[in-house]
Formats: sequence, C-alpha cells, structure tokens
Amino acid sequence: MSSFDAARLYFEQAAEHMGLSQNMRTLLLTPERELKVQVAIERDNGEIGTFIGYRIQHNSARGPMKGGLRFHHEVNADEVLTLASLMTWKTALVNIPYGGAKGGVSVNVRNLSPGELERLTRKFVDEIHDFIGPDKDIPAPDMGTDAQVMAWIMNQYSKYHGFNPACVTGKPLELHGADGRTEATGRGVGLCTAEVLRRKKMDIKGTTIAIQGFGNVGTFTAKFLHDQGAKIVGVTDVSGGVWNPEGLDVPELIRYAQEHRGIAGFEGTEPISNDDLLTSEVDVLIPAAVGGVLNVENAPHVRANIIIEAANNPTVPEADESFNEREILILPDILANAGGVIVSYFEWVQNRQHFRWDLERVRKELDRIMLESLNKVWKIAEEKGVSLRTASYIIGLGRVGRATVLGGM
Ligand SMILES: NC(=O)C1=CN([C@@H]2O[C@H](COP(=O)(O)OP(=O)(O)OC[C@H]3O[C@@H](n4cnc5c(N)ncnc54)[C@H](O)[C@@H]3O)[C@@H](O)[C@H]2O)C=CC1
Ligand SMILES: O=C(O)CCC(=O)C(=O)O
Repeated sequence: MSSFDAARLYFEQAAEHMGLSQNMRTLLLTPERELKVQVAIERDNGEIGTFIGYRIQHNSARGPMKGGLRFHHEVNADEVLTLASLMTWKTALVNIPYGGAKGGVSVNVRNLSPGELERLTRKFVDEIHDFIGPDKDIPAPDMGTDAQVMAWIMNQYSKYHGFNPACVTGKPLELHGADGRTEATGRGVGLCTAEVLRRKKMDIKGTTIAIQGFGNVGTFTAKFLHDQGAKIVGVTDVSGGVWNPEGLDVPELIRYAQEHRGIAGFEGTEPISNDDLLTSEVDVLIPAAVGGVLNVENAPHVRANIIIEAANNPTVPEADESFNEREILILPDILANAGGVIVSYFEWVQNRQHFRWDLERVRKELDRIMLESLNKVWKIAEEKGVSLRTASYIIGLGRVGRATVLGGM
C-alpha cells in the first residue's frame, strides 16, 4: 500500500463519520498541483550531481499553501503528497489561514558539503520560484533543512521577485525569522504530552519517556519534558541510541549530539537500537524522526500507554487499529506537531506587518492555540466516541469542506 493510500484511510474514517459525499472526498483528496523538477548542481570535485525535487500543493481552499521542505534520501512523490495532505488537515485543525503543501529533494545531506547544500537549495528555488510566494505557497523547515537553508531560499526567491521575507518561514533571527520558531514544534509536542498526562491524572514528574529522533523536534521535545521533571530514559537517532533507566542528562546529551553529529556513545548510557526503543517499557513513546516506524510487526510489542506523534505519519493504519484496540492513547501528528506551523504563521504575520513579537508573546499565543486545539479534539472524540485521530480529521476536514463550499468553484 502506498503511503498516500494509507493516510487516505485516516481521511476516510473521518469522512464516513461526517457523511461526506464521494464527490467531495475526491475533490479534497486530489492535489491541486504536483511539481517534479531536476535539481542539477556542480559537486565540489567538478562532477555533476543530479537530484529530483518535489513541491506538491495539495489544497488552497482556506488560504496560501504551507508546508515544510525535506532533504532526505527517501523523499519520493508518494511521501511528499502524503505529507502535503497532512498539512491541509493540520492548518485547518489549528485554524490558521492556510492550505497545505510539502516539498523535498531526494538527497542524503550528510553526503553534501555546505557549498553543495547551498547550490542545491538555490537550484531548487530556480526551478519552483514561480509557483511559491507569500500569497501562494510558503515553504519552511522539515527533516534535513534548517534556518540557513530557509535564508538561502529567501535570498534566491528575492532575486526573481524582489525582497519579500514572507516567502518562506523558519528563517534565522538575523534575517526576519521569528523568535521561538526553532523550538516551536518540540515545545508544542511537550505541551501536548504534559496536557495528556494531566488529563490521564499521571504526574509528569518521573513519567518515563522514549524519543526516536534527536534533531530539531526531538531535542526541543526532550528539553521541554526534561525541564518539567519527566524522565527521558531512551533516545535514538540515525547514528544509534542511548538508554539510561534513571533518566538521561538531556542538556548534556544535546551538547554531545552537536559535537559528535549524533548521540551514539554518550557516556553513562547503554546502547539501544531504534527497533528496541519503540518497544521499550516506558509510559510515553514519542516518534520524532521518519514515517511508518510503528507498523504491523512491532505494534503488538509496543509497551507504552501513550504515543505522541511528533513525526509526520509515523503510524501505519494497521498499527493504529491495534493501538486503538489495546486502548493505547495516540495523539495524532496533525495535532501533536502543529507547533511548528503555528509559529511559522506568526513569522509570516510579523514579516507582513514589519513588526517583531518578543519570545514571550510567541510562546503565549502558541500555547493558547495548541491547548485550545487539543481541548476541542478531546471533546469531539468523547462526544462522538471516536479516536483522537478521527476527531482531529473531523475538525480539519470539516473546515476545509466548508471553505470549499462557501468559496465555490
Ligand atoms: N522541523 C519542524 O518544524 C517539524 C518537523 N516535523 C516532523 O518531525 C520529524 C523530525 O523532523 P526534524 O526534527 O525537523 O528533522 P531533523 O532533520 O532535524 O532531525 C531528524 C532526526 O531523525 C533522525 N533519523 C533520521 N532517520 C532516522 C531513522 N531511519 N531512524 C531513526 N532516526 C532517524 C536523525 O538522526 C535526526 O536525529 C519529521 O517527521 C518531520 O516531518 C513535524 C512538524 C514540524
Ligand atoms: O512550518 C511550516 O510551515 C511547516 C512545518 C511542517 O512541515 C509540518 O508541520 O510538517
């Protein structure tokens, strides 16, 4: 089953509850535009490197399309379409004035020098600049991209269309970025985790947590939860994993990971594999890396009572079904990781108003939107007797559907 067909099952479960017509389902599932471009660069050794880039614009019924840009060797059209559709439901669920899009280049960034990464980014913008922009489609960071990449995008876009920082979000602070964007996704994941624990009457102090992925989202999630007194007992990344039942020293681990480009070998810990981490005995499991990691094989062995989906699309539908049957609570990606796009929205607003917010204001508004969204999802799930995922989709689809009908063809 393709990744889009799998994600479509989540859509269909909500559409069924809502009694959406077949024609409306087809309209909402069909992407508006799919770009697939050649991204050719000169490598440092003088040879040519040819890569494939994608930007898939799924839906613009509620506003300009919005979504991150992923540089990863597993990027393909099916995955980008799936992620673009998730952005449509996510922006609608948290009620920010956007549609959904996603992009990516199929490349292993670990094999690129900084110069090659810059040339690749600029070349990608050369290919897609006519289709993006502050009122069309606004890229942002995702796996393998960061504030520096966003700065190059802004600079390259401006060469064609004039200075316009709102064409991309997640930029460096020195170049029209927003205070709090880098931490935003992890902060949102942490906030949601704390709120779920509160609702489940579990004390966050001493709650054991395992996190897969220790990049932007994983580190800020770990930091937030560690600061609240939770015990982060296991973390993995592409280099390996570390485990300490007494709780990891998260600030030290962050320093170590920056210095060693990975967490493997952090002193005072035992090694743990990615597979073992997912089935480890913890209260809360937080996938914060790639998609599809919770699958038919490992789902029956997952021992956490709560799964917070920081990554996009980490759970395949069969695993989701098995978790629901076993009453394992899953907070879905389109809610749990929405903090990033929410603060991207604040950045876009600040860029358009030429007025900077301070960190306190960003955090206050982010926390308010995250908690209001979680509250609404929880209420719908209870009222309708559905999972938190289906409740999230019901809200998202409902808003996109109504905007589509009101706007007309
Ligand atoms: N950056 C953002 O603001 C947002 C990111 N997300 C999602 O969060 C997830 C992580 O994104 P970022 O932290 O931004 O990426 P990143 O590139 O900063 O970090 C990715 C992390 O995952 C690890 N990783 C990669 N492949 C892995 C594998 N096969 N097994 C285990 N670990 C692996 C890497 O070593 C790294 O620690 C992605 O699913 C992304 O779509 C969702 C919303 C916003
Ligand atoms: O910040 C953004 O605009 C998009 C973040 C993103 O790609 C995501 O939420 O998956």
